[in-house]
Amino acid sequence: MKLNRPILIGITGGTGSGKSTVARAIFQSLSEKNILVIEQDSYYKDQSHLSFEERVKTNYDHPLAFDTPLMITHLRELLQNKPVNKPIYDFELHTRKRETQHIEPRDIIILEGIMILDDPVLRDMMDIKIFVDTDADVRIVRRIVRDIKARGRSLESVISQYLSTVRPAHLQFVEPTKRYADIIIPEGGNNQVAIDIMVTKIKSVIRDQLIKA
Ligand SMILES: Nc1ncnc2c1ncn2[C@@H]1O[C@H](COP(=O)(O)OP(=O)(O)O)[C@@H](O)[C@H]1O
Ligand SMILES: O=c1ccn([C@@H]2O[C@H](COP(=O)(O)O)[C@@H](O)[C@H]2O)c(=O)[nH]1
Repeated sequence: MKLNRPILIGITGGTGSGKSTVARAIFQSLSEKNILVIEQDSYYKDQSHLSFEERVKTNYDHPLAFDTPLMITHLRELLQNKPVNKPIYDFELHTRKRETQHIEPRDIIILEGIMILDDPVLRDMMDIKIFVDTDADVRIVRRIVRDIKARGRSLESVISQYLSTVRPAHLQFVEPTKRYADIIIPEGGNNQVAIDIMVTKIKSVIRDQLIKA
C-alpha cells in the first residue's frame, strides 16, 4: 500500500501517562504494519557542551528543552517520503549520542511526547491528535519504577525532580494542551475501547488517502 501522503498521528499526555503503551497498542491492532513511531524524547537538545552537573539542572519539562525546529524539519521530510537521520538521546547522560538512527519514511507516523501539542506548527501537521489522561498519582508511581529501572535514577532524585520541575511544568505546559486533542483517552494502553475507536478512525483516514492517491 502506498498512500497519497503519510498520515501523522500525535499522542501526548503527562510523563508516565501511557503514551508509548498506547502507540504500541495501536501498532499491534493495525494489520497495516507500514508504521513508524517517533519519540519526541529523541529531540531533546544536545547538551554535550555542558558538564554532567550542569545537565542535571536542566528543566526537561520546558518546551525550550526540545530541539523542535529539527523535529519539525525531520517530520516534514518524512511526510514528503524522504528518509532522515534521527538523533538518539541518552537519558543517563542527559545528552545526545554521537550516532544517529537512519529512518525510512512509512505510511503511518506516530509521534509521541509530552509537549507535541504545544507548538501550533506541529499541531497543524497532525491528522489525529490524542491526549492520554492518567491521574498524577498513577503517573508518578510509574515514573519512579521506570526511571530507577531504565534511566539510572535514585528514588530521591526522581521525587526531587518531580516536585521542582516535572509537576509545575506539567500543569503549565502539558495539561493545557488537552484542549487541542481530538480525543482524550483515560488510563491509556489498557483502554481497549478507546484503542479500537482510534484504529477504526485511522483506517478511515487511510481509506481517504487511498482514494486521493
Ligand atoms: N494501563 C497500564 N497499566 C499498568 N501499567 C502501565 C499502563 N500503561 C503503562 N504502564 C506502565 O507504565 C510505565 C509508563 O508507561 P509508558 O507507556 O512508557 O508512558 P509514557 O510513554 O507516557 O511515559 C511503563 O512501565 C508501562 O509499562
Ligand atoms: O535528560 C532527561 C530528559 C528527559 N527527562 C524526563 O523525561 C520525561 C519525558 O519522558 P516520558 O517518556 O514522557 O516520561 C520528562 O518528564 C523529563 O522530566 C529526564 O528526566 N532527563
